[in-house]
Amino acid sequence: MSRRTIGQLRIHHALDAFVTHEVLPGTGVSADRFWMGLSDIVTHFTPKILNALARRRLLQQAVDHLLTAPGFDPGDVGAQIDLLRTVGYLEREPESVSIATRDVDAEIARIAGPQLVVPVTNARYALNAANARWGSLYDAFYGTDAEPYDMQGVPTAGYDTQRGERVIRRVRLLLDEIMPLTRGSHADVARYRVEDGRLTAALDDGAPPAGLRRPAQFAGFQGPPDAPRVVLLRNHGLHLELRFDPTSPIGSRDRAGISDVIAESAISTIMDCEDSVSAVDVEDKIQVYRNWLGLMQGTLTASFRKGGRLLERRLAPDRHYTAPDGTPLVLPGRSLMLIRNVGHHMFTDAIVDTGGHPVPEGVLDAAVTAVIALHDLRGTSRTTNSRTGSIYIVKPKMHGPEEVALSDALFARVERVLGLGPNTIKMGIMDEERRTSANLAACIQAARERVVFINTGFLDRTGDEIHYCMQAGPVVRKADMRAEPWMAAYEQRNVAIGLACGLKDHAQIGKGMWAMPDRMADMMTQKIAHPRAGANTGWVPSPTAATLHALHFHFVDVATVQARMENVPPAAIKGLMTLPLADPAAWSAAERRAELDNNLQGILGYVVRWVDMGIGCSKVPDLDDVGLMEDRATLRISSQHVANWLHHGVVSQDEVRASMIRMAAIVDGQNRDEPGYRPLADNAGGPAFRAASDLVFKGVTQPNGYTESTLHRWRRVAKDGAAAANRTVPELDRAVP
Ligand SMILES: CC(=O)SCCNC(=O)CCNC(=O)[C@H](O)C(C)(C)COP(=O)(O)OP(=O)(O)OC[C@H]1O[C@@H](n2cnc3c(N)ncnc32)[C@H](O)[C@@H]1OP(=O)(O)O
Ligand SMILES: O=CC(=O)O
Ligand SMILES: [Mg+2]
Repeated sequence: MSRRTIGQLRIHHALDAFVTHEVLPGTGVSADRFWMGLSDIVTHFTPKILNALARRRLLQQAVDHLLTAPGFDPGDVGAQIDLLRTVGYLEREPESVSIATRDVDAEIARIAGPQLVVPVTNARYALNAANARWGSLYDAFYGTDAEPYDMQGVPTAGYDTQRGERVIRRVRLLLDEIMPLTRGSHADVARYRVEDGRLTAALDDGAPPAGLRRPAQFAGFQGPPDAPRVVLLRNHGLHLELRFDPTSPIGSRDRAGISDVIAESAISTIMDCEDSVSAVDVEDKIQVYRNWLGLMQGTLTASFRKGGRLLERRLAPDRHYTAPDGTPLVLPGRSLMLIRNVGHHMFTDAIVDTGGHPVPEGVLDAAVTAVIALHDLRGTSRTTNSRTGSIYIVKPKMHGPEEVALSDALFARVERVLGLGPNTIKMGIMDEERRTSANLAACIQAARERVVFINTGFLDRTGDEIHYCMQAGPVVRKADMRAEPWMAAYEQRNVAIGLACGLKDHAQIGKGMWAMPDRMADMMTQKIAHPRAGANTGWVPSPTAATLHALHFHFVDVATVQARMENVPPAAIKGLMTLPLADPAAWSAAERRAELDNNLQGILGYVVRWVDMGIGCSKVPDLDDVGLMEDRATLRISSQHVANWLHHGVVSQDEVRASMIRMAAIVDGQNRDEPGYRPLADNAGGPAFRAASDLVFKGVTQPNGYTESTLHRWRRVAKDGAAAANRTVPELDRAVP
């Protein structure tokens, strides 16, 4: 593999060519400056990152030691807390923290609404996500179980008029709840018009037209005032469009001529380079960066066939209206984009140092994703992302304040190399490792001038919880984890600490992913808990979920909830530290088998697509045929769970093997129609099956229960052939001191 040496770096020629010829032109940063700067940064940060990883291991060793000490009582949370303070796992809480992040876009600071996440490697999905700022409420209800299906189930071909009418009525009644009229219902309006800067709604009753009960909810319109094409409404900072088209199939049947109701939906979107992608080598990394480049230059397109038609997708333009006072009004057509980099524990051989060691991948991500975002900041892009001149990087899997400080220092160095002002690069802190939630205020303090969100990534957090208490005993069943005391304390503390640190009106307090993309009715009833708990954003897996979740932010005024909660103290650390252990005698043999089957089916279903096909996020049907969003974080939970039960003899190695064989057959059946799929049952010695085996049989010794090194190793075997099996994977190449 040919490499160019620049400073202390030996850069793969493909990456060199991509950055030098595709990324840098137009940024004002020369190739020399970029690569020499990166060389300095890598040299400076590599030992620090290795030290941080070593510290993680030492702390886990201290924890393991405590949990296996004779006479250790898992219920004695006090003893645990004392030990954790002694070894520095629990740090002293700062007196008071007040964030000072500046130049934050309204989508983060002020507008409460859904946050969509998407694997950036998939251009078609990434464009869809960016454009998911606006979504059809009619489609969202019609196409999902949010509107209950009748006896026939999911509508197939053609338009089901009765279902359509139910959806239209439902949406109009929703409008009555959030944007009520002075009298009557939006379902009965015959004509909307704009008169003297006010919206009027004529009902077919001969009486003078109604208006909006809160006239300020009228935000603008398109078309002539007496026959608008679009009426724009606003509630809690979120917009809704009534679209009129009496010539369309829906509009022609509608008394008021409304053809659709469009909701402002994914206010922000995380373009993900991390847990939802499979990016194991230089080729994959370039694909990640190239799509981000296309998004930041406004040039990304994707062509694909759908419904027998060839479609081309590109970024949506901004939306233009006339405000009630007659002045022009422009609203963003796209979601505000953030980019999630990889964590500190990843290394990549896209660049090696002079000793031939892969460099920290998070350092490369920070430098490349930030320099790419310069196309947005310099105004040379066809579209605008940040209107305040900021770059938003989400940093996952940081363990405690030292690691947040490390990222803060890294971003500062990148800013200097790129000639950016201090704190141009903002930081989203994933609150998804135990040491971060236990020291959250100190973590926020460590990035107080750049933090733009704290988000409860409960999936990774659950994986870390299981790994933390691996030696203490068997953990509760996976589905019972949500009801454990640590989880309640974690969620409550995240909001309370966030508010105490001044995130209100400046940054996001976010809630985690809805991981059942097809269960929208359940999401509608459950995820409203997020804004009610004081979160101003919550993660969704798809544009449709964003459109539906947006309704929750219409129903709940998060600003009021947060104001009410501002003095609510965080739950005691004791709750957070309560281990999720169970007495295995309580489980029948059938329950143990069901738990094992469930975990292994999820693992195999996800891993086979990751390793054999390079797909980093999949909808994997569970044993009840409910499609679950699986990514590396859900894999971390399932694999750690099996490893924990194996370690404590709740299940035996033979039982695990037998379950894997049974589940492989089920997964093969589920993927029967997938082009290029290699059945696991015929290929138990193949890389996918072996990856799944390593994840569970070697899970106890995986640092923090992470799955990356196993997945990367076997994906490279699948890509490059058997020779790669004996090659160490980049991440493991580094000797941790
Ligand atoms: C713990 C964590 O870290 S969570 C964060 C990581 N997870 C994620 O990012 C989840 C993102 N979501 C996804 O990747 C997908 O929704 C999956 C894999 C769960 C399901 O994908 P599929 O099985 O293809 O979904 P499905 O067939 O129902 O829908 C596909 C359509 O929805 C769109 N879609 C689905 N998910 C997304 C998304 N996240 N963003 C944008 N569009 C999406 C696709 O573009 C496609 O529409 P199109 O045909 O017009 O292009
Ligand atoms: O990244 C999100 C999580 O839940 O983990
Ligand atoms: Mg995560």
